[in-house]
Amino acid sequence: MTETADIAIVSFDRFINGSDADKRAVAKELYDAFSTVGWVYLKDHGIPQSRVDEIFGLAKSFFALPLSQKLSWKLSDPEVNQGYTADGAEANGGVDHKECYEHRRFANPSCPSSSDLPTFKPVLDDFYYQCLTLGLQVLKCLAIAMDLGESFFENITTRADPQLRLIHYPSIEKKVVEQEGHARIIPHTDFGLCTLLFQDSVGGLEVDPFHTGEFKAALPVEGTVLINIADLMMRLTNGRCRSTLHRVVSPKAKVTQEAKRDGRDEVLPARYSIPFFIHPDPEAMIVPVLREGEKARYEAVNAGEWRVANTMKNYSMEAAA
Ligand SMILES: O=C(O)CCC(=O)C(=O)O
Ligand SMILES: [Fe+2]
Repeated sequence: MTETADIAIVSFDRFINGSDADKRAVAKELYDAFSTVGWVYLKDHGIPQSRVDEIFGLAKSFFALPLSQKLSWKLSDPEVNQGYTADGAEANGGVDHKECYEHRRFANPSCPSSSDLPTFKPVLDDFYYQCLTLGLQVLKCLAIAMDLGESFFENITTRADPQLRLIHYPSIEKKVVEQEGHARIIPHTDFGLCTLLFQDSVGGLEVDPFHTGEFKAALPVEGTVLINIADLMMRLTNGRCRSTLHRVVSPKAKVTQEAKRDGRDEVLPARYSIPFFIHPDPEAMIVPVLREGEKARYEAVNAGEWRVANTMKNYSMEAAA
C-alpha cells in the first residue's frame, strides 16, 4: 500500500497578518518544504472554503454539459491556451483520463457566456484574482526566505497571466485506468513557477518527492490548498527549490466489504481538481540566482517561449482540431 507523502501543513495567517518576525518564520517553513519534497499544504490562506466549494460546483455544471457544447469552447491555440480540452485530446506521452477547462486573466475567447452558464465567467474571474493574490503572496514569502528582496517576483509578474484550470476525471473502471501507461493524469512536473492545487475529497494524487519511483499519496486535507514548486522556479533557484513528479491514479483507500460485494470497488468515482499555474511575465528571462561560488545548473530561458513550447508538448493540437 502506498504510504502518505510527508508534506507539511503550514498556516499562512501569520504571513498575511503577522509581524516581520512571523513572516520570516512562515517563509522558513515554506522554504524548508519547497527545498525538500517541493510541496506544502497551506491552511488559513484567506480564500474561504465556501468560495472553493462554489468553484467545484461550477466545474460540475460545466462538465455536465453535452460534449458537443463543450467542444464549442475548444482550446486550439497553445499561445492563447484557453478553453476546453476533451478526454483523450492531451498527448503528453501516456494516456490521461480527464477533461479540462482553462481560464486566463486577460482574454477568455472560449468561455461559456452568461446565457450558457449564468455565473460561470464572473465567479471564475473573481476566484482567479483571489488565487493570483494568494500566489503572489506565496512568491513574496519565498523571496523573503531566499533573501532575494521582497519585490523580486513582483518585478517579473506585473503582466503575468496564470492559468486557472478546472479538471474533471470522469468515473471510470479501475482496470482501464490501471493499464500500463494510463492514469487519471500521468507522472509529470508542472512547468511554471509554482502551482496552487485545490482537490476534492476523492483522493488519488500521488507525488514522488525524491524521484525514486516511489509515489506516495498526497491525501486531501480539508481547508488547505496544496502548493508545489514548478520547473521555472527550480531553474531560477538553481535547484534549491524542487519541482517534483506527481500523478493522479486510483485512490488506495480501503475498500469496504459492502462496496466489494456490489462491485463499486471496481469503478472509481468522478474526481474534480482546480490547479492554478503561476507563470512569470512572458518577456522575463529566467536566470539561475547563484550563491557565492555556485555554478549555474540551468541555462537562461525566456519565460514566454518556455510556456508556449511546454504547452505544445502537452497538447496534441491537431488531434484537438
Ligand atoms: O488533479 C490533480 O490533483 C493534479 C492535477 C495536475 O497535476 C495538473 O493539472 O498539472
Ligand atoms: Fe501537475
